[in-house]
Amino acid sequence: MSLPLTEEQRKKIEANRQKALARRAEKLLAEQHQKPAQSKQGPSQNLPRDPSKSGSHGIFFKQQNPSSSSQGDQRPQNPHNFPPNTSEQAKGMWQRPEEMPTACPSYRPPNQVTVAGISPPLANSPPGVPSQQLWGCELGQGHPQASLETQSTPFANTTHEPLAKVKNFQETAASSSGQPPRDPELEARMTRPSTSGQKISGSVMPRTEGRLQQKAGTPLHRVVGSQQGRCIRNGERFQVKIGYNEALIAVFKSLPSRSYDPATKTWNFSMTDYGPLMKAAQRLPGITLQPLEGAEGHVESPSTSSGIIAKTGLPAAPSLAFVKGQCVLISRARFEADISYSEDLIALFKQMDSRKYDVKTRKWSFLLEEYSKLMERVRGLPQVQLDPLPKTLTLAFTAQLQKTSLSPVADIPEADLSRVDSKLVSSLLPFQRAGVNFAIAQRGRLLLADDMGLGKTIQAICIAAYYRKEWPLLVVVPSSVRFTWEQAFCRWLPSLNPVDINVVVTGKDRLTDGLVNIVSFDLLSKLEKQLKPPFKVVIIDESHFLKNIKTARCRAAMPLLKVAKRVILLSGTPAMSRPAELYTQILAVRPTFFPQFHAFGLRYCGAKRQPWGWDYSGSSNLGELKLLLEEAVMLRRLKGDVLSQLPAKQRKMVVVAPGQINARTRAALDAAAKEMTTKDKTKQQQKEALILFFNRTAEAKIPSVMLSTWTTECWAALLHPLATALFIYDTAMGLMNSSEYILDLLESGREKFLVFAHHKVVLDAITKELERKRVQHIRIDGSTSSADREDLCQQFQLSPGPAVAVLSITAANMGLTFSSADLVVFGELFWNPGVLMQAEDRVHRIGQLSSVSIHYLVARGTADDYLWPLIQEKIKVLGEAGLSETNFSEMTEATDYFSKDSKQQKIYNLFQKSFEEDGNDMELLEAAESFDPGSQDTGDKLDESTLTGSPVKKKRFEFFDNWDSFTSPL
Ligand SMILES: Nc1ncnc2c1ncn2[C@@H]1O[C@H](COP(=O)(O)OP(=O)(O)OP(=O)(O)O)[C@@H](O)[C@H]1O
Repeated sequence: MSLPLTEEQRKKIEANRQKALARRAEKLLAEQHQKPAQSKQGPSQNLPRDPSKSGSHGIFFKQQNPSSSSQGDQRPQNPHNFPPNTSEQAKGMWQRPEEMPTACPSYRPPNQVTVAGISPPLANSPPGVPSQQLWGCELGQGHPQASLETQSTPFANTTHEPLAKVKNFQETAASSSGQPPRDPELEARMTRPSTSGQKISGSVMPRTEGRLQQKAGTPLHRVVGSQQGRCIRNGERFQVKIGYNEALIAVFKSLPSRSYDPATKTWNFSMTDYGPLMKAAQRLPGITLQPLEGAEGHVESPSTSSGIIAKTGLPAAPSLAFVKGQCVLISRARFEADISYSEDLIALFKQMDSRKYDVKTRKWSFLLEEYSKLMERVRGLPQVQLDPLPKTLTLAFTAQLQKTSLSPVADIPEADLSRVDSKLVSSLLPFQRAGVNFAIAQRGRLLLADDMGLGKTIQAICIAAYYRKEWPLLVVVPSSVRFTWEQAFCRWLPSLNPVDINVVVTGKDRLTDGLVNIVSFDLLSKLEKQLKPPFKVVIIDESHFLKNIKTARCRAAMPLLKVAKRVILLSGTPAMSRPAELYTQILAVRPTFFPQFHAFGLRYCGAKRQPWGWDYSGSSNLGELKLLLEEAVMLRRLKGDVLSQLPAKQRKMVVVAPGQINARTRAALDAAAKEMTTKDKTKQQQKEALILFFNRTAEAKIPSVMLSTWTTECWAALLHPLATALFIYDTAMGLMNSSEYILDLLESGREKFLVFAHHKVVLDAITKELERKRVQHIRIDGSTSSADREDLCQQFQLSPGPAVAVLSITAANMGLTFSSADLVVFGELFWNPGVLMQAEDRVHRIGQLSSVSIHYLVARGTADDYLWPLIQEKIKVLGEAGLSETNFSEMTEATDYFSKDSKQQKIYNLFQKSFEEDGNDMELLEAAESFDPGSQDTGDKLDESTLTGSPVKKKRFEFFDNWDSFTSPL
């Protein structure tokens, strides 16, 4: 960010510059006296000048600018009121500013005469010598005496020197001054002779015998015209708005940072080219470029520098070239000057004790403790504009600036967690403990951006618990994980009475009823009014959901976060594509850092001004942004950083919202449960009821797992019998807009994962929704042939972008490798834990370099209530028998989430008994698989003819045959 110069600074700069010029003039004058012969041949012999106009170039700016009272007025100046020759000409000359084309290569105004009103002779400059070259001589390389000698030479009588001579002359003049030519590339271009004739600002003047013919009958002074334009700042670049001028285009093309925007028909440049461009433009006759706002003092204005040069005839010194750049932070301790070459500046840099020169980047860097000293001294260099570090950075790195911290890494003290439940504290992995320390060092305001699955929940609960005295606590989460959070609080904070946890389920609930209040993003925006008095401690899970400031969820959350004392943002993917996405999260954690987005956008989003406004979709200074975030906002560890601390598998039970189960489904589930517990039922009847219960569970879970906007058509495609269709349609409609887990995962940036389900209806629903959302996916179920299985598997493995593998629990739990994913989601539970573990091991196998995450979606009030503990118990037994390396219960959350009353116990026993009896497993499986609400199909039935080695038949053996795969380390 550049600070505008004060009037005092400008005066000082100008005084210094004058002094420097005077010194240089004296020196060169002395040199010239020693070489009188050379001076005789000065170019000014060919450049008649009116002595009274020695400063005319300087006045040019001053005079011309006021005449274009409006900055935007780009009408070519026609001070002599030439009648336009044609109507086209008239149009070209007098277009309204907005119609006026700017200096673009394709546009040439007809016969536009725009030679400067500075020095009439230039209109008839020697043949083959571009007028700008002459300006170069006049302003840069002329000899003072020669200049005076020739000033009264009448133009008509001017002896026209051949180009070579003029060129030689220039070289001599330049060498006589002992100065290298300025902008050599630029000057080379400017001295390139015209082949077809001398073009002056777009009008081709015919050559006659090597002489430039003056237009007959045109008095000299009447050929004078001018073009005015202006420089406009555009982020880190600037744009030049001016009508077409060939000479100017040549200048533009000589600048390294040039870029032409065909949409706006304008050229733009980086600020490093600002000085050279302005200087070159000053030398062009008839061109007036209004400088950038605030930069006037930094470019030699014609009224001053050129004026003096004209008087003295001295060339401009290269060290006086205007250079502009910025300071950029490159580490916690050092900053870099990102600026182009300046002799004086280098001399200054060399005075700094901590200076370092990077030969690769050709940049100088310094310790932050020398920052103030350097900046103060740079301010004394009139021709240098080195923009300071943003204020936010100097505040965030105060310790380094004041030399109180020299450590290359932040020194974070160990927090006293004695006030937090010991169960939680003792469970923290070392990197999680470090995360909590960081949060407390940041006074409870941070963005915890650890990779997915690293345990952000446990860390957030610990941080919030540290500030328990400031509760009630608000936890804002995607709706699919509201109950998972509830369970996590119960698990990690035994001191918290579960009744004090309030999960907000509907818009009618109160947001402040609990000590811990858990609400979804969407409900938060509906309950905004209840946020007074504000919460002091707030956790936001998946905080990148707030990335768009225009969304209702963001508008609801931001005011809340600004006033909260502690703000704990959690996201594994805080920004998915561009730094602009980080802005709201930074604002939430540190409201004072970048109160205005524009400042952030200019520095870090490569902001560019477009015809329609500012474009912030780019990126810039990312290294610095990372340093700032790490210092004061964000903590991020990747799985690879902490792999040694992680278990090979991390299981998570995700409690999907019971509120999403529609009344009809609820009634069907209850009826099935009642059947199972009704006395005098035969075993067969009980089993049928159990299967029905399991099947109804599948229906009930569909929306929580996947569906958001399940359309009538989708359902119609799935369902045949009207009654069932009506039943499920109602269910779906009742659940519309509900948040669902798999879509949330995709929105959170999960790239590749597996989703297992059992029922065809669930698999269908998942694939349909993925199709609708155009997410790449494969599906393997009982109907997939062996050959296709392998192909599909390869397709998934090699897919570079996001992809979901939708897999049948029973048909795809073995023989397939999906090691390019590290997450498995079970949309449905299955009673045989061996099958589940085999399914898990599709990702957890050789080739897997990461710790894998397994998410089990469990719906309360369904068969899951019984299946989940059953699975846990079975695994426990396997573990005790040494058949499983993992203690399932310990690795998953909330194992005791349902209270077993007598009825529940009875159902549980029935499940246990049914699935334990030999042969029952197969019977139940087949019965369950044949279930498809309303469909005549056989569901996800295994077709043994298409599946070699049917998993159904082999599963038990496979499970035990394969147990090495999960007992031995990968
Ligand atoms: N210290 C720990 N002790 C026991 N289990 C842990 C620990 N840390 C994390 N876990 C478990 O690891 C799993 C992943 O944790 P969590 O859901 O908090 O990860 P996350 O970083 O929030 O991932 P995501 O970004 O996917 O939400 C959970 O089951 C959690 O209980």
